Amino acid sequence: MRKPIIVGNWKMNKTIADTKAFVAAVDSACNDNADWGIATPYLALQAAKEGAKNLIIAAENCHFKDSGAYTGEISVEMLKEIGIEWVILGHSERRQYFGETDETVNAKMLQVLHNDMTPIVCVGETLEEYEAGTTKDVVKTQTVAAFKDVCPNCAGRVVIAYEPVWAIGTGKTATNEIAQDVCAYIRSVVAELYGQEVADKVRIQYGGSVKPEGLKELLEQPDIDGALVGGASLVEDSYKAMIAALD
Ligand SMILES: O=C[C@H](O)COP(=O)(O)O
Repeated sequence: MRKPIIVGNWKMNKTIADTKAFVAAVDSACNDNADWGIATPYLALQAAKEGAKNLIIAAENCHFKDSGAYTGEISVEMLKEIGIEWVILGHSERRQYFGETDETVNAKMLQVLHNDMTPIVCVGETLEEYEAGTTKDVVKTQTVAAFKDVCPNCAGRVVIAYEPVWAIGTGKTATNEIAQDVCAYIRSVVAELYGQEVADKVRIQYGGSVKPEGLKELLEQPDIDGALVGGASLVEDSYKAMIAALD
């Protein structure tokens, strides 16, 4: 039985002060029916971590090298120093705007896993790819590339987020049937790589315009184990409504 995992991805939103206020308001409302988390900009991570007893606090990215001449980057050692153990990798916005590739996502996966941290690795097709009917080819390519050289022991603790790019921040959600179909397919790809036992351990989230009112039904889909939530995770009441939806 996989425990649901709901993570808010704040993207480039909220100051340190906003973060402290949000964590103070939301952390104690978390229940045991899911793992609840937020991914914040780097600057707010320490404040979030200090205020959180229940919320998982995740970074939105990291670098794949230990240290060195990489201006503007953050290493996993820096994240671990402030107690951060979760990192989102390969979000479509990083792929689209910052040159993230399947190869860099894989390098980051290996770096995060080798440092005993947990990656939430994002895969998903663009609108063009969706309309061309190539969704499954795209998510397979991205998933296989992300897991290259990942050992079976590590693979089981990876969280995968399926986020169709056309559903991110657009108000368009994939239907639960489409999301389930693609998430089941992603699990079958993991099973091809590592066997069914590992595939059954991997938690797969859906992301793309998730709202509190649709969350319960989304999680009733057999291969959807959580959600990566953008806009609806930014507002305290909306985040609490997601928690209440799983009460
Ligand atoms: O990482 C989260 C996703 O990009 C979804 O964002 P959204 O819920 O605002 O569509």
